[in-house]
Amino acid sequence: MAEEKPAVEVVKGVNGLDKVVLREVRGSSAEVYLYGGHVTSWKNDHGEELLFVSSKAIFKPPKAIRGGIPICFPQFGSHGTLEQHGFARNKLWSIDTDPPPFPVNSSGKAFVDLILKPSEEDAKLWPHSYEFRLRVTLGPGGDLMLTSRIRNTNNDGKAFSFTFAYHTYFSVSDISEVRVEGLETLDYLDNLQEKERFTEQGDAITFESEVDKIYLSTPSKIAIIDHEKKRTFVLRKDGLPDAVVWNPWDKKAKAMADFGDDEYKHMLCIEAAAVEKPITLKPGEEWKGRLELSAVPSSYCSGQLDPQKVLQG
Ligand SMILES: O=P(O)(O)OC[C@H]1O[C@H](O)[C@H](O)[C@@H](O)[C@@H]1O
Repeated sequence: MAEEKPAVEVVKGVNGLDKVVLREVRGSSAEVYLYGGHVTSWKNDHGEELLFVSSKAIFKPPKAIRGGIPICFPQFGSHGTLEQHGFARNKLWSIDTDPPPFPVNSSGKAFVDLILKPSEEDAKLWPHSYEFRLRVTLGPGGDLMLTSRIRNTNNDGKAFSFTFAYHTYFSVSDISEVRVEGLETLDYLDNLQEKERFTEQGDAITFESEVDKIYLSTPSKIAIIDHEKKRTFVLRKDGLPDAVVWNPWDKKAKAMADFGDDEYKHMLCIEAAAVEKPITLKPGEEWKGRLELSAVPSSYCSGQLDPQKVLQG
């Protein structure tokens, strides 16, 4: 029998949109829609879905898919003059068949390279020439890695600036049973209080109402501990100093057409981001932003786990 290898396949997804399916030999998988360069599924080797996608998500341009990992570029949120979260999440990306070499060797792993370049229409809104390359890789142990490389290809000598986020929606058993470690004592901007700056207290973060905060200059490692599922997500990031934490809670959930009324209980967005200090690139310069996600079983009972072990281990 032929040796089993990681597989990469392009198939039709919801509404006939193209999606790339990555499969690893031990059974983990991931799916990436070309629409938005958007990861919509990440499953462990037991076939359990680790990302949240709304049952009401609209897989139809120009609406971004509600859930998974939308890419916010060249603007995060309303921090600028462009549409909310920029335009990358509602553009059709292409498969990049000949990407420039990566310093990291992806051989033996399932991965796909996507590329986004501006259309004439985009250039009217954001008058810059760029190449945005996204590599999505599934590691043999089921880890999911996203690497973005954004290059300024302006030939008018102009620099450009942007803000960015991997707007990751994690699937959780029950939001009130979840805690986030790694953001204690940090400064944050509160989107619910006109982006005013506050300092977080010393305890791990738990959830009992709407939250929409941008934690500034965070450590590169953040853990989401799902008490009920006995699962810990570990998020590692590079080139992305900030981390956005969002849960719409009941009222905002009801106000969103593409989100179920009770779905806020089963999701949490922790978004590796560069928001406070925009990235500036001169012509010919390239920026890189990396996100690595892993999901590990945790036999966590309140007070048993040393948070430092999760964050440093
Ligand atoms: O509804 P969307 O445009 O996808 O945005 C969803 C959310 O994204 C981020 O987390 C922002 O901080 C929130 O303010 C926003 O509500």
